[in-house]
Amino acid sequence: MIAIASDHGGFALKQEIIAYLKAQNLAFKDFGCYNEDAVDYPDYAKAVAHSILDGECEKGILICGTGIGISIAANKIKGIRCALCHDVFSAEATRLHNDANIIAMGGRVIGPSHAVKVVDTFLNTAFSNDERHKRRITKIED
Ligand SMILES: O=C(CO)[C@H](O)[C@H](O)COP(=O)(O)O
Repeated sequence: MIAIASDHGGFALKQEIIAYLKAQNLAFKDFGCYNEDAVDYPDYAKAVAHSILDGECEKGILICGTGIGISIAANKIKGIRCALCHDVFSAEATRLHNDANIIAMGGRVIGPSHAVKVVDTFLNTAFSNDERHKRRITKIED
């Protein structure tokens, strides 16, 4: 199960990503928001982070206007490695190197067709399981 959420600044892009998830027959849970009324992005970061920590979802997608605030908020929660990515290289690298469990993007930064490619790469790249990367992730956790 993939967790997805946005604030109002990311709502339109979230709808595009949801259309991609449906087209791929990927199971997802939308934690809101559900329209473009102004909301506070930390609330959505928290909901998606806890769905992962609780085991309900395996990976998450968070979208605000820039992707910055919502990634900062998610990374405050122990066990979350949220990567702000607006390019395919970073999305692949953060899975291989950081085992990121959430990707963040900015709906005011990236267009939908490119965003879908970034998300697709994030979802379809496995962690390398390399010892050097595991050692560094352990240091993050510590
Ligand atoms: O990008 C964001 C956080 O990093 C938010 O989406 C942005 O700050 C919302 O701004 P506003 O309330 O002016 O629409």
